[in-house]
Amino acid sequence: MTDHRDARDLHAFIAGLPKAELHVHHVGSASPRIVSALAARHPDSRVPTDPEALADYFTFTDFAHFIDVYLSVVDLVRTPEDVRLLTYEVARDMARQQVRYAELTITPYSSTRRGIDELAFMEAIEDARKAAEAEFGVVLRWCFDIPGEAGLEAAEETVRLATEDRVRPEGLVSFGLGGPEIGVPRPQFKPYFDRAIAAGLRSVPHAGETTGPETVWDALNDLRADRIGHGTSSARDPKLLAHLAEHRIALEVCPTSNIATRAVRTLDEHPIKEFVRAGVLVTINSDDPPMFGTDLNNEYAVAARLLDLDELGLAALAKNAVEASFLDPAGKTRLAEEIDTYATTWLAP
Ligand SMILES: O=C(O)c1cccc(C(=O)CC[C@H]2O[C@@H](n3cnc4c(=O)[nH]cnc43)[C@H](O)[C@@H]2O)c1
Ligand SMILES: [Zn+2]
Repeated sequence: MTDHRDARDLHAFIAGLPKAELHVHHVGSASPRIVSALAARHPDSRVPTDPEALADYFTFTDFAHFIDVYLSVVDLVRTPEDVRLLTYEVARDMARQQVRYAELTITPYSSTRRGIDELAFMEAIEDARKAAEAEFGVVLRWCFDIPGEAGLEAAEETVRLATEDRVRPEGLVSFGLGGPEIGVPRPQFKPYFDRAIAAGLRSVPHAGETTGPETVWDALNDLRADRIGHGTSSARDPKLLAHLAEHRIALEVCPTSNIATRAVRTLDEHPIKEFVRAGVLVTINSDDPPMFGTDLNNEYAVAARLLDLDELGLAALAKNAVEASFLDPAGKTRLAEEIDTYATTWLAP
């Protein structure tokens, strides 16, 4: 990229680029508009609604502080109607960014433990999923994640909700593990991932976000990860990078998130370049966009700068997400073709 005009063109290209997102959290996607709507329903909440105060509230000192704030937003989602509103409005925000397909990470344990009926919860997300596809053209799929710090009781509840025929929602495709990593060893969750995988779900734990490459190895060996959430510290282990590249195990990279939670000091120190150099399948994601003052389009712009990408490079990055997604083969072909057609048309003289 050589001058400001090029940068502007690239932003416009990104804005219209059809995209898939693989690492984005349900509650973490609540925009100030959604937070205000929820807070109006529950005025006793400690979450501010004024956008300026909210931006301050969403400034984190470290990962633990981020989780504390995250859980205060979880507390705003108290009824099945709140769940439906959140899910439907998140899809609307995705559609505005030309997101065609998203695997949304949901933590059902946090909602059922706070008293939302499990069947009503599933009905709310499914109802929103169908409406989002029909009205916004966004295909949503679910990843249910264990909040690791909440322990094995949370793991048991999450795997039950993900595998019991009576409860399991139609849009569920994968099983994850989130929350803090420090003091929460991955191997203890092996039996729960084994059950989820046996029920046909794919494995997508967070690993190597705030701990070292050994956590990523644990996620691969014990949790049989199909993709890795973040995987940032993989850059410190060349053998691990080679393994990820050889087995086409994608990293769900979320650059701005890593800065906001202070997992990485600055964007220029982000290891995304090392991942690409090692041949790892890199996907670009927004994680908890409003909380980190970002959105998926901005993450693509960040990636373009860090990787020095032009339009074709950005289209290739968007296609990485399609390849690493859990879409069916026909859906993957369709979306990859849509990306190619968009790029070709944009670049035509
Ligand atoms: O809900 C509870 O009762 C509860 C009790 C103890 C601990 C927890 C959690 O740790 C919830 C964590 C929550 O954070 C989500 N999340 C969002 N972004 C990220 C991320 O970048 N890295 C890890 N976790 C993240 C995660 O999905 C959990 O829902 C909850
Ligand atoms: Zn995450």
